[in-house]
Amino acid sequence: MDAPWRVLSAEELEKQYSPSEWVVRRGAQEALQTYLQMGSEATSKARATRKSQLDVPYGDGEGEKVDIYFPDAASEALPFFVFFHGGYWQSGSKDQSAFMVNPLTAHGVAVVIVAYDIAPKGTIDKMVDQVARSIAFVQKSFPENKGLFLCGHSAGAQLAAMMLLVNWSKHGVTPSLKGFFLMSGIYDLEPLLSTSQNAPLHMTPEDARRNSPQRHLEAAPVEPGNSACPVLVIVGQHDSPEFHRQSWEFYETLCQTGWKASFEELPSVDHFEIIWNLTREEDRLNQIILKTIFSRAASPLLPRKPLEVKGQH
Ligand SMILES: Nc1ccccc1C(=O)C[C@H](N)C(=O)O
Repeated sequence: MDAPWRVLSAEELEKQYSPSEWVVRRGAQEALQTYLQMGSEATSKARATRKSQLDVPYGDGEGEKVDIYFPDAASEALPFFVFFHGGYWQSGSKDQSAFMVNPLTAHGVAVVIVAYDIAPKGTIDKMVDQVARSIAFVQKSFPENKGLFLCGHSAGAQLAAMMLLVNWSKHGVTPSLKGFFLMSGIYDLEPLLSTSQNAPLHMTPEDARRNSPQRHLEAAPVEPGNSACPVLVIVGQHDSPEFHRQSWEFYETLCQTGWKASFEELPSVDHFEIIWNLTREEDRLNQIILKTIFSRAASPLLPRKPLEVKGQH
């Protein structure tokens, strides 16, 4: 079946992939502005009130840094929530993205906010590699952890989802991945190729395909031991129809390929409210995250075996 987005006009496609055009409680510019302000305020608060290690390098690159925030009780045997910010791989930073730090650290979860080289400095391939290295770094730095839970918003959800496909052997460590929270993400990048979002990214069709987790899950079905690792695909009620379609199709493919996936449409929220609501402890998504992290059912993601190539000449 031909992908439904192919019948959309260029103008409609541009709109479908402009999240700020779909907000309902404020104007587009005001939504983007509020997003930055809420993120900056949450980060200032986290840095002022939580134990932290800031700008810790996970690689040699200038932009390869994480901020790590800890709960009050000193321990390394903590669950780690590792967050990748959104901004269409061309905006945003870790310094404006500590939305969930105070609520999660209050409940005994360490939170890592990851910086990666956004475009035009970085390509999507580079960002995917940086994200994988940041996760390997967290695992090596905190080998006693009680599981790494990856979360990404918008473009960050694509980066997190790509981690379902990583062969960790080249990173010298197998991270104890125990859950994925994919918020308002994009899992097939092809529709973006002809939109203005691609201007700083310079993605070719091959780049888009290589970095579309939706295109690769079927060829890399879940390892039997990983079928208990929860993958939550979350979308806001007021995300655009294309964002809903992307989330739903990714969820369906996860189910078909053996992942323990669930799908959650958060009522009443748009693409930006979904993430800034995480600053509130009583937020529904925070409750879902905490329940998943502390559920005894959460089991570790086991190493992916290299694909066996049999009978090929
Ligand atoms: N700043 C963001 C942060 C998170 C997610 C998206 C954005 C965007 O800017 C999207 C796009 N430029 C829009 O105007 O909707």
